[in-house]
Amino acid sequence: MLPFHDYPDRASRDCALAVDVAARLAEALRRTGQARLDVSGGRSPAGWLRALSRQPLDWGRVTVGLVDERCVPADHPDSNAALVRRALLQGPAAAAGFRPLYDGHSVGRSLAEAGASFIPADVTVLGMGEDGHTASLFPGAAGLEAALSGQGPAFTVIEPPAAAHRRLTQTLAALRRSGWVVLSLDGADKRAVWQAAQRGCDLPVARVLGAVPAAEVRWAP
Ligand SMILES: O=C(O)[C@H](O)[C@@H](O)[C@H](O)[C@H](O)COP(=O)(O)O
Repeated sequence: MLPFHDYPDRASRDCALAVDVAARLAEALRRTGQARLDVSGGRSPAGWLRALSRQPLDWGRVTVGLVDERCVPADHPDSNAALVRRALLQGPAAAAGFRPLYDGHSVGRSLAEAGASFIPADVTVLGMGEDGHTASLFPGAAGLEAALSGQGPAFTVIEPPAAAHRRLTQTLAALRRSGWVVLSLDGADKRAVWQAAQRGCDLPVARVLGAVPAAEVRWAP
């Protein structure tokens, strides 16, 4: 069973997550002089990303990447890159390097560039949908088994069966190379999905979290 941390509310979870992510990044900076953070998108991360942007770090030596991206223009409301720019890359954190996934024009070129420039993260923060997807590894998607094999390319293209937008996403081959993976979950429904995954329900979130060397879950109501 993975470590599961309950918080009384989202604000305290977001604050604790930001402090702990910053500490891990600072340790990577001490160890190697560089630090890499890969984050997920969606509706939930804005709070912890804003809390992280306020953390004291040598942001100029931190590179922020995306776990996945919707293939939409950078100014689209569903763009994960837009979320990161709006919520994280503000104030001192604006000095961080940022590597968007989608160039806004060509999925093929974006996929090739992402794969060629992939660097394993020191810290990866994942979310989960109520269908048990994480990153953009959606149940029932074409190519999912290959993306969850743990072998092959670091990124792939996924057409979600029941969610908007074609996606570029890290595969398990990339996610399993992260130094520390945190799954951040909100609400009773997602907690129940996670518990089902822990009881053996074959969901992408279970396949991923079960294969990464160091992972934990942070939950808030
Ligand atoms: O691009 C994305 O959508 C995310 O990377 C995805 O994996 C997200 O973490 C879950 O879908 C949860 O999203 P919410 O936070 O919106 O519930």
